[in-house]
Amino acid sequence: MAATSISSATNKLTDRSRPLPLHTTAAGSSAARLSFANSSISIQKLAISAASRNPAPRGSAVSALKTARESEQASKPRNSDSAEKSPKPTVLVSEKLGEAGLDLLRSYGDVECLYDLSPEDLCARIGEFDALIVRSGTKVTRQVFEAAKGKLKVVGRAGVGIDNVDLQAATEFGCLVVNAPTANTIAAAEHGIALLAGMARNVAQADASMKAGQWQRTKYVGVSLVGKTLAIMGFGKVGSEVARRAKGLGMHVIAHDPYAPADRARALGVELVSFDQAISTADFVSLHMPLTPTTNKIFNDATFAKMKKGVRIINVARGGVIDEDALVRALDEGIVAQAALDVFTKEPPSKDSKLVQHENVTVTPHLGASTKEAQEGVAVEIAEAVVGALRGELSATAVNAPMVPPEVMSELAPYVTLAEKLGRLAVQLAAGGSGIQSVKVVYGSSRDSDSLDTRLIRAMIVKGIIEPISDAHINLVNADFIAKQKGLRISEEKVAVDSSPDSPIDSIQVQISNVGSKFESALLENGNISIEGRVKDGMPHLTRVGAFSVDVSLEGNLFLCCQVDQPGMIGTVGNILGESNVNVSFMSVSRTVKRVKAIMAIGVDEAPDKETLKKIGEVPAIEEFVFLDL
Ligand SMILES: NC(=O)C1=CN([C@@H]2O[C@H](COP(=O)(O)OP(=O)(O)OC[C@H]3O[C@@H](n4cnc5c(N)ncnc54)[C@H](O)[C@@H]3O)[C@@H](O)[C@H]2O)C=CC1
Ligand SMILES: O=C(O)C(=O)COP(=O)(O)O
Repeated sequence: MAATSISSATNKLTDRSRPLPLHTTAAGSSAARLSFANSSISIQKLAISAASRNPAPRGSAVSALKTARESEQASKPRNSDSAEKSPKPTVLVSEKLGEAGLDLLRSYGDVECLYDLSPEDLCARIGEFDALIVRSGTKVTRQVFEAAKGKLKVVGRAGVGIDNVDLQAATEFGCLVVNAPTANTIAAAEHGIALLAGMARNVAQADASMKAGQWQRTKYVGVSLVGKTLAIMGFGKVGSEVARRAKGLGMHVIAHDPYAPADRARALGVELVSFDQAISTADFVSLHMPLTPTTNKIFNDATFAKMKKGVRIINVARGGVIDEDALVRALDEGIVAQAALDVFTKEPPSKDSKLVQHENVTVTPHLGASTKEAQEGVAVEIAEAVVGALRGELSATAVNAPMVPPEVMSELAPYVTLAEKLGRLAVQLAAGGSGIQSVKVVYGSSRDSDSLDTRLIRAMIVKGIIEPISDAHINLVNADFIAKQKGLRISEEKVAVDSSPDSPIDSIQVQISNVGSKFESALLENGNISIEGRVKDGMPHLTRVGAFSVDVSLEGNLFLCCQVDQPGMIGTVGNILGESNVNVSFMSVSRTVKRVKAIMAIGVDEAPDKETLKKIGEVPAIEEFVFLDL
């Protein structure tokens, strides 16, 4: 199987479409790393919660992978001793959110609702909060993430569109972004239908005219919907619901969506067509695609020119998908007979906006999601997602992290620990740690590549390699980004082995190329540092160093010694450690040729002092040794 690289856009082994919020902060000092290494990791709680309960600035000693004990404590009532000691997570809600959602948030953290913050005020306050909840009115820019100084762990978008959140910046800062993608679908679809029908029958204009004392029955003759062709642009959740309702109104519905499955469209009696076919045959065009760099101003002079003269346009998606000046021109020229708009490039639009003031345009102030039902639903949906993320649970709605389904997650749990420890060991074996550019990970597995999801494992190897040599904070959100930023190329390879299909992975081998090693016995013939590990009885074990088989549980710290293979070596080293009160937890000896050279891997509970290390180094038969901090 070909090696794949995280520097490239796709990864054969690990390309999955949904996100998971493994969210951790880093240990910035060796002391912290030590305690981090000693903690046992609860996979269900791979988490931002430890960090959010004990917030600390970047570079400080915080391990955010929750221990099983911390997880237990988190679920205890708030008046328990442990909970009293930990500050509650802080949540800033910057736009109106339904009460049920606020209640849920308050049951978990300290919630502050500040609805009218200017961008400057948001930046000034954001450093106080672990989570930020927004709707479409708050721009969560790079400046916001910078101002948060690493404190902000999660941004919750109480709705669907995340075009107001700088996802790239969020990812770079290791901040998880979650949204509430389902609770306002029907509200948005109903608003689309309301605009469609209202526009066709001039409801808003006629209403305004009557209120101005007029009775203009001839002026407001409308057009019928039945039998007309409606083009749905973006056949996702809202688009499909609009289609379903429009079919009920007797319309002929077509749709354009490059990513929508044809069978979903067929099931609704909707034909999927090309962009040009959709816009050139439709009497009504309803927009339901997200605002992205691709869809930005996708409706412009050129596209309006291709439309049927007298077309009517509905937009409950995002204002930015339309070039608004071009729409005004198309309206003036009669290409577009009418438009009904809920969303605008700039919200609110300027009071003298030609588009808003146009007599053939009906407008609403971004009300698509604004029903009581949808707002309560969205509030609960986002509150659950944010609380879950702060607790370190899986989030099905993470937008900037790969989603690993819970069953995969629990299966990979022991390998997560192993992967990080292998990364930490490998980097400590490198002669020049910061010069590492190329890492190869070889997974021994009986599974085929498609059923082996390695993103989590890869992220942990990156964490293990990078954190000991930098002040970066690695989590699943930013692992690939930071690796790329640091010029670290990770290639992955799967080797088929004949092991139990019940275990996703038999072994993980981490190889580092072209750096030389502090412990030459860890080098393979090709000059790569190589270590391999396996999970045994749920515990991570180091099973190979270079060409030598070893078997040592990866707990505490580790000595690797290379010595002449002769009697008495175990006793000699064991005695030196014993004299210094260093407890040996594990020992394994391996050799390639009898009486020539052997490798001793010794697990120790305590870190030996310099004097002890010196004594070991002075044993004549010891050719080289290295002490590794797990
Ligand atoms: N006015 C309002 O209050 C509301 C507005 N919205 C907007 O509606 C949009 C759609 O919402 P959902 O249906 O829930 O999202 P969704 O993700 O279920 O659907 C979006 C669809 O657009 C498609 N798409 C992406 N690029 C496209 C392109 N270039 N051409 C055609 N289709 C493309 C996607 O494949 C997807 O099927 C959101 O992104 C949001 O901006 C959503 C809810 C309320
Ligand atoms: O969910 C969406 O994408 C919306 O546009 C709804 O926006 P809002 O939360 O009402 O500001």
